[in-house]
Amino acid sequence: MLSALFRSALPKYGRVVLPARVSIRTMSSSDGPASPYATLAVSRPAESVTHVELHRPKKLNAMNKAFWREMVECFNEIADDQDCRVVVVSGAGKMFTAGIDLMDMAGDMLQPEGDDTARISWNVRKLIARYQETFSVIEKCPKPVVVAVHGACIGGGVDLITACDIRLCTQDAWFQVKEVDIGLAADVGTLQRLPKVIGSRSLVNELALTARKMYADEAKSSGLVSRVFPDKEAMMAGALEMAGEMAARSPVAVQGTKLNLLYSRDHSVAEGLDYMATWNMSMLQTQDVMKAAQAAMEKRSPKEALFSKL
Ligand SMILES: CCC/C=C/C=C/C(=O)SCCNC(=O)CCNC(=O)[C@H](O)C(C)(C)COP(=O)(O)OP(=O)(O)OC[C@H]1O[C@@H](n2cnc3c(N)ncnc32)[C@H](O)[C@@H]1OP(=O)(O)O
Repeated sequence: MLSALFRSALPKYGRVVLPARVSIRTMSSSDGPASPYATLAVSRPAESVTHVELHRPKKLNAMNKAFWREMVECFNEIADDQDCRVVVVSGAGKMFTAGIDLMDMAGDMLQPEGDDTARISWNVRKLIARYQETFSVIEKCPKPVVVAVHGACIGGGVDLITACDIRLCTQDAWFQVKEVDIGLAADVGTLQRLPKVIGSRSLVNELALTARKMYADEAKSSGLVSRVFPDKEAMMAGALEMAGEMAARSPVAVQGTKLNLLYSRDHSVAEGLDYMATWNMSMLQTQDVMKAAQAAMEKRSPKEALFSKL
């Protein structure tokens, strides 16, 4: 399969392949405006919830050049969108994603530009940093991101999901850190984030060094996903319900929680506590605390309080 893909990719080296615009498929009828992206379908399935769907189903949502750019544009917009409090990411069609587009990306990877080794290396470094940003934007986005995986999640797909905050999958899902199979050390997040997600270093090493597939049950028992659903329909309903729970709560509290959890992941407990105190010295002054406390005193759900946009 791989060699066939590369063979068919070879004549295309150096040519920019522009993907066709896709029609938009949405989770519900409460859509926002038409998606400006060729590889992503963006919709608003519920109040304050944005759905980002990887949308190249005929190519199994393989990640072409447009995708790597559009994810950055899309998540930067979401980060600034006051009408969005939670994001759900999923894949259209047969599977979540077949990973990097081996045909569209081969030129960039195998024929880098530059007059000498230093310049070629410089350009490759810049290129890799740019591709890393495609998934780092998910982590940098202050809104929680729930990812819902069905079928295969290969290579770049694992880089993507490890940058998300909550991972769900269907019973038929499988995950593969495939990079060693195509001669690469994974370079856009898996090797950095997967060890923070899965407790067992040995398991991470095994998956990354052998490229073996991991199926849904093991993904759950290892902590890669927190819930497994019987099928995609049930998973999307579960993802939306979870998103609704977060979207109904104070965005000051929810976004502060995401950012501090991430900070603490990468720092000592003492540093995390210090950062938290500095964070909350201003955020505790929000009107949201009073509103939520009042709801609690009146034995109402925190979801019944109305919080301003952030
Ligand atoms: C600096 C950036 C760093 C990023 C690194 C990322 C690395 C990776 O992602 S490594 C992983 C790369 N992916 C693969 O190796 C998977 C390749 N695909 C497959 O093995 C099979 O397609 C798969 C098992 C996923 C599904 O097989 P199935 O028989 O169900 O479908 P196919 O007929 O093979 O595919 C349907 C059409 O999709 C095209 N396609 C599938 N995968 C890719 C891909 N990765 N890149 C480009 N195109 C892909 C396939 O060619 C078919 O297209 P068509 O012939 O036009 O119908």
